Formats: sequence, C-alpha cells, structure tokens
Amino acid sequence: MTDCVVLKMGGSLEGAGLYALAGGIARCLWEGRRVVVVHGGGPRITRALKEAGIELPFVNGERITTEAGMAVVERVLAREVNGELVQALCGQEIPAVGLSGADGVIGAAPLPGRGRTARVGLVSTKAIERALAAGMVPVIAPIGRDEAGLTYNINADLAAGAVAGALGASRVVFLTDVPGIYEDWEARVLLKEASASTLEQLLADNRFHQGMIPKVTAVLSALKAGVSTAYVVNGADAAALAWALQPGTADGETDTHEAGNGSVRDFGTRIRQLEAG
Ligand SMILES: Nc1ncnc2c1ncn2[C@@H]1O[C@H](COP(=O)(O)OP(=O)(O)O)[C@@H](O)[C@H]1O
Ligand SMILES: CC(=O)N[C@@H](CCC(=O)OP(=O)(O)O)C(=O)O
Repeated sequence: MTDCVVLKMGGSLEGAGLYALAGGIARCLWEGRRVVVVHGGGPRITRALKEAGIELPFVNGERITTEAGMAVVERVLAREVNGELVQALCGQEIPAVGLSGADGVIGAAPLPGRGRTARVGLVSTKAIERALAAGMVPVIAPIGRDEAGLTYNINADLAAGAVAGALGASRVVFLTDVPGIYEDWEARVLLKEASASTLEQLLADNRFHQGMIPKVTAVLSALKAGVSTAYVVNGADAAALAWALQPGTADGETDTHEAGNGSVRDFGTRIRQLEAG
C-alpha cells in the first residue's frame, strides 16, 4: 500500500497558507503518496454563531454545542469551509473532493452533558479509500453521525487524528497559526522533538491550554493507533510544511532542521511514536 499522509488544516489560519498547502499536496501526489485533508473552522463558527445570537462555551478546547448551534456549525463546516477549500484546491490543480464526516465516515460517540458535541466513534474509511483509489484528495469536514442519524460537532484535531489512525497513515501534520507546540507557552519555548511519552507527561502536567489540548490529544491518539510521526507546524510557513512533508523523516533517519543556506531554524514540532533519539 502506498504511503498515506493526513493534513489537518486549522481554522485559525482563516484561509492563509492555501498556496503552501496546495504545493505540499502536489509534491506528495507527484511522489506517489496518498493525501487526505481534514479541516477545522473554529473562528468562523464563532463568528457565525455570534451573528445568529448564539454563544457556546468551550471546555478544554472543545465547543459544547446545542441543537440550534449545531445547525450553524454544520452549515459553516460541511458547506462553507469545506466547499471553499475544495474549490481553492481545485483552482490550484489539486483533484480535491469534499466529504462530510457525517456521510458515513465519522461515527459520533456523544458525551453526557455535552449536547451535540461528540468524540470520534468508529471511522469508516470506505468513502475515503474510494476517493483515494480514484486519484482524488478527500477533504473532510469534522462532523459525526450517531446510530440514530443525528449529526454532531467534533473537534477537527480529534477527527484528523482518528482518520489518520484508521487509514494507517504514516504521518499526520497539523497546520495551525503558531510555529508548533510550545513546551512553555509564557516563555514561547518551542518543543522541537518529542516522544509520545514526553508529550503525554506534559499534557498530564496541564502544560497546554485551549485549542492545544485537543491537538496534543489527537497527536497522542494517532501515534497510539500506529501513525509513526506527527507534526505541528505553522500552516502559513511553506518551508515548515515542506519540512513536515519531506519523505524519510517518518523513520527518524534524517533530521533536517536546516534552512538550506547553512543556517539552522526551527520548522516546528515533530513527535515520534518511538522514544526520540
Ligand atoms: N503550549 C501551546 N503551544 C502552542 N499553542 C498553544 C499552546 N497552548 C495554547 N495554544 C493555543 O493553541 C492555538 C492553536 O489551536 P487552535 O486555536 O485550535 O488552532 P487550529 O484552528 O489551528 O486548530 C494557538 O493559536 C495558541 O493560542
Ligand atoms: C467540538 C469542537 O470543538 N468542534 C470544533 C470544530 C471545528 C474545529 O475544530 O476547528 P479548528 O480546527 O479551527 O479548531 C468547533 O466547534 O470549533
């Protein structure tokens, strides 16, 4: 089976980094790798909810969703953001096809007291595999559906981690609006390399806040499910994305924190399944 890469496009980017994303995907396809995109849309949902006069709280980086709120969430994620991303990628010659997780891809596992917010239950890779087999790049909105047919709001990081695990992807790359995971947020100390166990310890020590909680949780669950390497990089930084996508780093043999001109720069955070060097 050819190599598979899952890219999670953070809503925090608000569409920035689209050219970098298209370039990264084009390169992967040219190298014969399969690519799946999962997108978020948090800030845009917040704006749409405000326009609708709805305010929904976050608990540990996950939005608690009411029934009225869910109609807004689904419209923004499955129609607006998904449609615009697919259109933009197609405009860059990427054969993208949109999927809502609710269309038989993501099973929702509702949590008591969280309304229409759920975690990921079973992931069915059938529709994704069909699109991949046709040479397409599936672009997935993080909506889930339970057995009764109700749709649920699922954090996009958690959806991406679960999709990567279910597909047997070799790596998952989280594109966001910061240069990576800060070990110390106040002092902006970037975590460059980490093992899953180190990251797990930092999470247990409450070192992460807001949106970084589901992101780190998703990294850990993807690695547990067999994904070799996870990256968190600034999606607006084409060089950082190129670093995260370069073949060969998944097995840890090459370490190229190099800018290409001899100087060394930080491209982002890399987390490996196995203990780092
Ligand atoms: N330790 C940390 N390192 C990096 N970012 C952090 C950390 N703790 C909290 N954050 C916040 O997490 C945000 C990224 O998560 P999120 O807002 O969910 O973005 P996205 O839409 O890209 O998933 C950053 O903009 C930052 O404000
Ligand atoms: C349950 C939950 O938190 N759902 C998220 C879904 C979108 C998302 O995760 O977008 P980002 O990737 O931009 O954070 C939300 O309502 O914001």
